[in-house]
Amino acid sequence: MTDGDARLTDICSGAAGGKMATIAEYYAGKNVLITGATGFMGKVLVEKLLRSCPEVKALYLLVRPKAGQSMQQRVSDMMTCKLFDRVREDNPDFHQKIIPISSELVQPGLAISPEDVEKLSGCINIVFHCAATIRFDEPLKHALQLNVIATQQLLSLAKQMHHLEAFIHISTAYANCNRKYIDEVIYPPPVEPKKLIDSLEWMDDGIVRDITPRLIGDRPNTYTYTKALAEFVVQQEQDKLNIGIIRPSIVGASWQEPFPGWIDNFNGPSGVFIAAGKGILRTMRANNDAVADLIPVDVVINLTLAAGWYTAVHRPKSALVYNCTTGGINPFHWGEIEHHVMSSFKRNPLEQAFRRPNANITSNYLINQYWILVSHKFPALIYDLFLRLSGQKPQMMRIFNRLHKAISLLEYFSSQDWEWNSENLSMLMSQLTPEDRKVGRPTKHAARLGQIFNILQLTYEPDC
Ligand SMILES: CCCCCCCCCCCCCCCCCC(=O)SCCNC(=O)CCNC(=O)[C@H](O)C(C)(C)COP(=O)(O)OP(=O)(O)OC[C@H]1O[C@@H](n2cnc3c(N)ncnc32)[C@H](O)[C@@H]1OP(=O)(O)O
Ligand SMILES: NC(=O)C1=CN([C@@H]2O[C@H](COP(=O)(O)OP(=O)(O)OC[C@H]3O[C@@H](n4cnc5c(N)ncnc54)[C@H](OP(=O)(O)O)[C@@H]3O)[C@@H](O)[C@H]2O)C=CC1
Repeated sequence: MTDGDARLTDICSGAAGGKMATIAEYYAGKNVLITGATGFMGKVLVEKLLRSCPEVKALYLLVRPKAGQSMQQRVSDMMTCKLFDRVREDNPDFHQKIIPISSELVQPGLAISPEDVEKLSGCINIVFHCAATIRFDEPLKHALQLNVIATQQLLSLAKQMHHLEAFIHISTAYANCNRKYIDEVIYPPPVEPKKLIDSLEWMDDGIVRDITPRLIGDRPNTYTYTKALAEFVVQQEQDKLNIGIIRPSIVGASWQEPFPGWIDNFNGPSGVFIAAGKGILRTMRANNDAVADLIPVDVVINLTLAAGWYTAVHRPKSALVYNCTTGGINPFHWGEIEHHVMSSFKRNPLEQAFRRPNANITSNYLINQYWILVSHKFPALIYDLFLRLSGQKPQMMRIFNRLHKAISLLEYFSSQDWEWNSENLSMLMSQLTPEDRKVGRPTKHAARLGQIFNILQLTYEPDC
C-alpha cells in the first residue's frame, strides 16, 4: 500500500480516533440510495463506498434500461470495469451489496414500482442524488424535467423514508455563475420553479425554445439555470429532511483513487485536451490568467461521503452548502494548463494525430477567429479535398464543426473566473483527522501533480 492509499483509506476510517463515529463506522450497516450511479461521479461514489466503507449494508441504485440493455445488465457491465478492480480484489462478492432498482427519473413517480417504493421507504438511511443532464445544449423542458422535477419527486420519496438520516444533493459550483462571488448559500431562484413548471407544461417545444434565452437571462445555458432551480427546491424541504448540497467545480479524472487518471467521458476540458493532443484543436478562447477551477473526481467523492456522514450525525438546522472548488486554495490558471497539456503531449504524443500538437489560447476574439480560419478551417478543407480526390468520404470539416460547437459552449467558463467561499468545506475538514484533511484538500504540489497525472495517465473507460 502506498502512503497515499493509507491516507485515503483513513478518510473513511478516521484513524486518529475522533469522539464521534468515524465515517466508515457511520456507513456500517447503512442502506444507501444513489441516483446517477451509472454516470461519471456516481460510479466513483459506488466504488469508494464499497472499498472504503466495506461494512455498508447495501447500495440501492436507481437505474433505467438504456440502448437495448436492461438495468441489471447495465449494472453488471459497470461492475466489470477496471474502476472496480481494487474492490473486486478485496471482496470478489461485492456485487451482492448492489441492488438495482428500475427507475426512469423523467416519468411520474420516477417510474418506481409500488413494491420498490415500499422497500425503499422501509430501509434507506442516506440518499445521494447525482443524476442530472449535464449537457449545455439541453432543451429547457428536458433539463427542467430531469434536474428540477425529478429532484422534487425524489424529495417526495425521501420524505416517505422512515429511517432517512441524510439527503445529499449534487449541484454545481456554476449554478450561480451569473455572480462573481459565490457564497455557500442558496440564492433566490431566477424564477419560482412551480410557476415555470406550470407555464412550460402547456407550451410546445418551439415556443419554449424561443423564450429560453429570455428565461435563462444572464446564465449561459439551461444546465446552470436548472441546477440553480434544483437547489431551491431542495432547500424547500430543509425543515423535513437533513440536507447537504455539494457544489463541485469542473470535475476531472481521478487524482489517486482508486488509481490516478481514471475518467469515462470527454466532457469539459478532457475533450479539449484530447482534441489538442490529436493536433485538431489549435486555438481556443480562454483567459491565460483566469483560474481553471478543476477538481479531481475522487476528491469530490471523498467530500460527498464526508458530507453525508456530517449531515446525518450533526443534523444541521438548515441545508448546508459545500462549495467544492480549488481556485481559492490552489489556484491553477488556464495559461498554466495550456503549458502542461502541450508539453505533455509533445513528450508523449497520441497515436494517429491529425497534426503536430500546437494549441494556443487567447482571450482576443478576433485573433481566435483568425486562427480558426488559418489553423482549423483551411487545413480541414485541404484534407477533405484530398479525401475526395482519393475517393473517400470527406470528414474533417464535420469534425471541426462539432468541435467549434463544443468549444463555443465551454468558452464562457474558460474566459472568466469566479471566487467561491468555502467556509463550510473548511469546517467539514476540521471535523476530520489531520491526515484526512490532507486527502480531502490536496496541497498545492499535489494538485499540480494531479493535473499532470490527469493529462499523462488518463485511463479512459468510455463504455464502462
Ligand atoms: C490546449 C489547452 C487548452 C486549455 C483550455 C481548455 C479550456 C476548457 C474549458 C472547459 C470549461 C468547462 C466548464 C464546465 C463547467 C461546468 C461544470 C459542470 O457543472 S457539469 C459538467 C460539464 N458538462 C459538460 O462538459 C457537458 C458539455 N458537453 C455538451 O454539452 C455536449 O457534449 C456538446 C453540446 C458539447 C456536444 O453535443 P453533441 O454534438 O450532441 O455531441 P455528444 O455529446 O453526443 O458527443 C459527441 C462526441 O463528442 C465528444 N465530446 C463531448 N464533449 C466534448 C468536448 N468538450 N470536446 C471534445 N469532444 C467532446 C463525446 O465524447 C462524443 O464522442 P463519441 O462518443 O462520438 O466518440
Ligand atoms: N462532471 C462534472 O464536471 C460536474 C458534474 N456536476 C454534477 O454532478 C452530478 C453527476 O454528474 P456526472 O456524473 O458528471 O454526469 P453523467 O452525465 O456522467 O451522469 C448522469 C447520470 O444521471 C443519470 N440519468 C440521466 N437521465 C436519467 C433518467 N432520465 N433516468 C435515470 N437516470 C438518469 C444517467 O444515467 P444513464 O446512464 O442511464 O444515462 C447517469 O447515471 C450532476 O448532478 C452534475 O450536475 C457538478 C459539477 C461538475
